[in-house]
Amino acid sequence: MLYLIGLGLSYESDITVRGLETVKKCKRVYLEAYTSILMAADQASLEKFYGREIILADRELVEIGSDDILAGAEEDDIAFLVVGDPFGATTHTDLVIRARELGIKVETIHNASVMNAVGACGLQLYQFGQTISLVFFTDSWKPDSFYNKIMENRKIGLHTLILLDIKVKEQSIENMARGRLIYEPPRYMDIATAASQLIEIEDIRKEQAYTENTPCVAVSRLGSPTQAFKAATLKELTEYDSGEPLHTLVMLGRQVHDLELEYLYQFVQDKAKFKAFVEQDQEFFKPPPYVPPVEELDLDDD
Ligand SMILES: C[S@@+](CC[C@H](N)C(=O)[O-])C[C@H]1O[C@@H](n2cnc3c(N)ncnc32)[C@H](O)[C@@H]1O
Repeated sequence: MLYLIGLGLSYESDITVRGLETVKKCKRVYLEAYTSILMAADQASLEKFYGREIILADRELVEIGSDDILAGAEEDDIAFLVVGDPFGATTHTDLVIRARELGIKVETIHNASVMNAVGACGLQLYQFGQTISLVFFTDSWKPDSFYNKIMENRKIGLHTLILLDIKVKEQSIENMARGRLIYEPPRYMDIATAASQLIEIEDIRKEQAYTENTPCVAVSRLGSPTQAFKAATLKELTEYDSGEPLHTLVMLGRQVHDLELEYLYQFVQDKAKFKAFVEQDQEFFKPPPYVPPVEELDLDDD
């Protein structure tokens, strides 16, 4: 059996009781180590807590070497641990499909994900549209397909959850060209970089999917002892020091409920100024006033 086990967001003890019992009985335990990190734990503390050795699974192993992970799983129990929820954002469906092809049973043990815990910023999950991912730009590569999705969300008034790039085990172009297996230190996108990149793309596209005054909420280290929120405009966030990773950003949609706004005030510097920015932003994509259909006149005399 292959067990996909969610670890939750921060501490080694965030694993569920059923998840822990399962890890303890598995023959091999893999930890997916390239799409997220447990902020208050590391490999050594997890191994101590589980009483089991952990094999780190990088992108290469999961995407190309999945048969190694699944070896023997017809008879033995194998655990594949994922920070957050195994189906939150990164879905690992390839691994599940491959397991099914090999006749291996799969069971998932869920946990909290950034996709639901982000509700802690006060914005209602029901009011979120499509989630997007923002990757690190280079001088020659600035992918902007996220822009259309933000536009679609904002046209119908919905908030956008923006997940930020993580680069682990990346090679520099020079090392890659020379075939040297030397990896760059891990990089985690911070809030200021994300805000600057979003403004850069708006400056290029100029379709006003959002502006530099659009209100956003920066969410840092959610679920960890140093969790932090900051509500401000995109432009203000280009100057924000968000500290240690992980970070995510939420761009507000037009449909900001009074209770959502009230909740956000605890994360702003100046309530009145923030409210004014929200009201100004609500003018974008404002639907025209409703006009009821005109009743057809009955021109028949009898
Ligand atoms: C690809 S998603 C993986 C989501 C994970 N499987 C889950 O269910 O939470 C990783 C991205 O989500 C965001 N993220 C994940 N956990 C976070 C946290 N605790 N605090 C802030 N952002 C987080 C970051 O932008 C990070 O780069």
